[in-house]
Amino acid sequence: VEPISLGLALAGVLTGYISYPRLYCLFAECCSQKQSLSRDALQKDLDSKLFGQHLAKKVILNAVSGFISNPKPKKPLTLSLHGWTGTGKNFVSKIIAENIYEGGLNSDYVHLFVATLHFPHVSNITLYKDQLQSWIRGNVSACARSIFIFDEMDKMHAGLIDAIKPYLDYYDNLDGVSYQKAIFVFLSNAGAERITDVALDFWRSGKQREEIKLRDMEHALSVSAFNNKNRI
Ligand SMILES: Nc1ncnc2c1ncn2[C@@H]1O[C@H](COP(=O)(O)OP(=O)(O)OP(=O)(O)O)[C@@H](O)[C@H]1O
Repeated sequence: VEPISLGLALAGVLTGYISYPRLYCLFAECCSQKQSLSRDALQKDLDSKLFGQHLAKKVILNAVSGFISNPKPKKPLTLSLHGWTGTGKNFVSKIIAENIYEGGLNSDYVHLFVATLHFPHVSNITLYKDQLQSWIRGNVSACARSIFIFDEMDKMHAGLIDAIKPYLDYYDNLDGVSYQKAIFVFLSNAGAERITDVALDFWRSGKQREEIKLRDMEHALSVSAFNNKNRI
């Protein structure tokens, strides 16, 4: 084979590879890689890995699979997971991330923030606010289906929480960027005492843990989260 023909053939293949996104995405991670998440796979993962969290399982399965299958969501998906330390909040975030992006938490499209690690100094709030907003804006511009996980929300400064709020609303776009396909997951210990109290009351009255309904938790949780000094 002549070198010139071989060169042209290789260039043709490369151009096709780069310009045909589905082919490219077979070999590299893509933002659009898993636009259609498998509800069955997520359910299987939750059932086989996450224990004792029947409420979280049900809500997360419906919310995440419903959201991903909606081609035009009106607002981003916002999940707020509450509970004591070691109850599986980070664990379940990892499961969600892995079901949307193969790289899970290591994906370029998944961003994890830990309040005490990334935003430790109250005196730098203005700087953090600007940095966080431009990080969210930049990443959602590059990939609409970006996932942002905020750990230790109960320790996050109220000013920073306010900086995230605009992105969670029903805006078609904010300064030319649409956030409607993004996913925000907030993890918090706020309300943990009340969750434990409700579970303990059920146990004392001889009921099964699985009998606890979301409405049994909702009121206790909203009051307790509102009373948290950062209002989350
Ligand atoms: N409900 C659960 N089912 C199965 N494994 C669990 C569960 N909860 C916790 N684990 C295990 O414990 C580990 C620690 O839990 P995880 O980090 O998710 O807790 P957390 O709720 O995020 O705690 P923190 O509030 O301290 O951040 C997980 O990586 C997982 O292996």
